[in-house]
Amino acid sequence: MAELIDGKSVAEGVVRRVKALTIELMEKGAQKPGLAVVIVGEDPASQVYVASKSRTAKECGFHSVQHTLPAEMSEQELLAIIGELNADPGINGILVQLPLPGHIDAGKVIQAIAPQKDVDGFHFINVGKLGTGELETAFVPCTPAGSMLLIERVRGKDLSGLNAVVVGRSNIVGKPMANLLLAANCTVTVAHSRTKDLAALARTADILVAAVGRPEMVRGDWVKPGATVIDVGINRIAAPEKGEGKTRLVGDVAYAEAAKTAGAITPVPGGVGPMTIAMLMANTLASAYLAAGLKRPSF
Ligand SMILES: NC(=O)C1=CN([C@@H]2O[C@H](COP(=O)(O)OP(=O)(O)OC[C@H]3O[C@@H](n4cnc5c(N)ncnc54)[C@H](OP(=O)(O)O)[C@@H]3O)[C@@H](O)[C@H]2O)C=CC1
Ligand SMILES: Nc1nc(=O)c2c([nH]1)NC[C@@H]1CN(c3ccc(C(=O)N[C@@H](CCC(=O)O)C(=O)O)cc3)C=[N+]21
Repeated sequence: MAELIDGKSVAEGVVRRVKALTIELMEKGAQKPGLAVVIVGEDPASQVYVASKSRTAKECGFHSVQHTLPAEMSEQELLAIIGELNADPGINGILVQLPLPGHIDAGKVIQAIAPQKDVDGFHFINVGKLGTGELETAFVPCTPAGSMLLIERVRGKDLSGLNAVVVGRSNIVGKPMANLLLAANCTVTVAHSRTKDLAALARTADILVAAVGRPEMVRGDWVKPGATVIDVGINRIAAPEKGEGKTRLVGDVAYAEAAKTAGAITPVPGGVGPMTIAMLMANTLASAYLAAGLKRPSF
């Protein structure tokens, strides 16, 4: 039976460390780290995530600002707010919750965030730094960064000789995840919707990361015995057993089957999700340390 990788408790440990380092930073005379979270529209899932980001920021002792904007907000108005946050010395991190309403060009909005405040790590500058291994000053996207921390807990920091398969190639998860695994000396294969015989490929993986968005697509017989399985997927499915119209969260991996073969596996919920929130705090803290001319803390 696989070891359960308890993302929730690892995330709590990261938040505790952020809290302590925030106090240390202020004792050095620097200002309180500031995080601004911007949400446009009323998407319910986004509201849940934004609420937990703002709540955790306060728990870390940050100056936490939330801009809750109407869906009809124009692209120009949003860009103006980002400009103000870029210029605000009290703000070290800016996150604009995705997805944005269709009439707003998300790419343009993301690139308008000052790279040194881009705690999502989506700006070209930060993507380029990650791609070229300039990790000292890069902001790494929170979900891959959090997933790497969980992998390190199981396998250590040097993954030399291990085969990694990342299923999914999105800009916010799959591609940065592959870059981080490569930087840790894995042999990395990135799979996607055009990949032939995905199951056979998945079975070669010592480290298997699923970031697809298809509930329980990865079956138990796709998992190499002893593999480390990181399930990034968050899918809400019908849960009739809980009553009429009820739903529950499942990942991209069929957990019960996969846990029989895997060496270690993350649950959904309680795995990668909480790590995403925790790493957002770590990125904001890093930004505040860099702004104070100090070396960023490691996690
Ligand atoms: N826990 C967390 O903090 C986070 C979780 N997520 C979750 O992770 C999942 C992925 O999100 P995101 O990265 O934004 O995904 P995207 O929807 O942007 O991309 C999905 C990827 O999966 C690939 N894919 C789709 N179908 C298949 C298939 N049948 N076989 C193989 N590959 C396939 C796509 O291939 P192609 O490129 O060819 O289209 C694409 O690369 C979602 O469930 C999302 O909710 C996302 C962000 C944070
Ligand atoms: N600019 C931007 N940055 C993001 O990082 C970003 C985003 N937009 N848009 C959406 C995705 C998704 N995301 C999650 C954050 C926390 C959980 C999380 O805490 N999940 C809990 C469950 C929470 C629940 O109960 O729904 C868990 O998996 O245990 C999940 C997903 C960040 N995202």
